[in-house]
Amino acid sequence: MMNNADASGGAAVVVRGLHVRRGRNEVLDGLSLAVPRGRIVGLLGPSGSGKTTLMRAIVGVQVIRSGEIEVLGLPAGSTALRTRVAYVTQQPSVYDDLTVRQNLRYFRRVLGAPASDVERVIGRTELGPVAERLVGTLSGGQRGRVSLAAALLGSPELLVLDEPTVGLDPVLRVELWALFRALADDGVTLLVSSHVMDEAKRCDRLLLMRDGELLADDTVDGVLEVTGTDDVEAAFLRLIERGEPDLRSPAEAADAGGHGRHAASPAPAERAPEESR
Ligand SMILES: Nc1ncnc2c1ncn2[C@@H]1O[C@H](COP(=O)(O)OP(=O)(O)OP(=O)(O)O)[C@@H](O)[C@H]1O
Repeated sequence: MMNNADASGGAAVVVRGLHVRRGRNEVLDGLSLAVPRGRIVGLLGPSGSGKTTLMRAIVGVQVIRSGEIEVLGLPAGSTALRTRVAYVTQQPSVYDDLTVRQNLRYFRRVLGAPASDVERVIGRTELGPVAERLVGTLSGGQRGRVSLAAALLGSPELLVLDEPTVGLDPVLRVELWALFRALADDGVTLLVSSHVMDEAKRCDRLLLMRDGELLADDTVDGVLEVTGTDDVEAAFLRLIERGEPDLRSPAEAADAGGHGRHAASPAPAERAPEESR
C-alpha cells in the first residue's frame, strides 16, 4: 500500500523511515511523510510527541539514527539549502539590544539577501510602527514577529515554524495565519507546528503525531471523514482508539472519492535519494 512519502513527486520535504534518539528516548520511530510544495502543512500533536525533533531533522540540525530526509530535492542540511530554508524556533532568536530594523539589517547581511529585503519583510510582517524600537522593549508576540521577519529575508522556499502562534491573542493569531496563507499563495511551503488543534482547520494538510509516530498524514477533511468526526481533536482521539493511522496521499484520497478508509503502514521507499545523511 502506498504511503504519502512514496507519492511524493515534487514534494518540498520527503522523509522516509526516520529514527531519532535523544538521550535514552527513541523520539521518532520510523516516520515516513511528505510535505507538498506551496502548501501549509500543520504538524500537530501533544507536548513531547516529537514535533520539534522532526523539524530539527528537516532543517538539518538534528543527529538522526537512520532514515532519509530530502528537502527541496537535496539531503537535509545541505549547504545549498542554507538560504532556501528558514527555521523559526520557539524562542525568538533576535538581539534584544538592537532595534527591529537593526536586527533585520544585520541578518540581511549575514544571509547575503538584497538590501531591499529589510523594508519588504518589515512591510510583510507589519512591523513598520515598531521598526525603531529596541527588540527588548517589545511584547512577546512582536518579538516572535521579528524572528519571522528575519526568516523571510532572502525569500526562502520552505519555512519551518515551531509553534509560531503560542502565547498570541486570538486577533494576532488570525493575522499571523493570514500572513502564512499569503506566503503559501506566493508559492512558499510552510510546515507549522502547534498543539492547538483548532489551528488545524487553517492548514492544507495535517501531520498528526503522538509519541514519535504519525497518526495521520491527510487533508483536514480527509482526517475528519476517515474518523467520522467533525473536529480535529475528536479525530485525533479516534485515531488513537483505533490504533490505525490515516496516511493517505492526495491521490489516494481522490481515488477513494473522499470516502474510502485506508489504513496504511509505512511502505518501503520506492526510490532512494541521491545521498543519505
Ligand atoms: N535534548 C534532549 N535530550 C533527551 N530527550 C529530549 C531532548 N529534547 C527533547 N527530548 C525528548 O524528546 C521527546 C520529543 O520532544 P520534542 O521537543 O520534539 O516534542 P514536541 O512535540 O516538540 O513538544 P512541545 O510541543 O512541548 O515543544 C520528548 O519526550 C522530550 O522529552
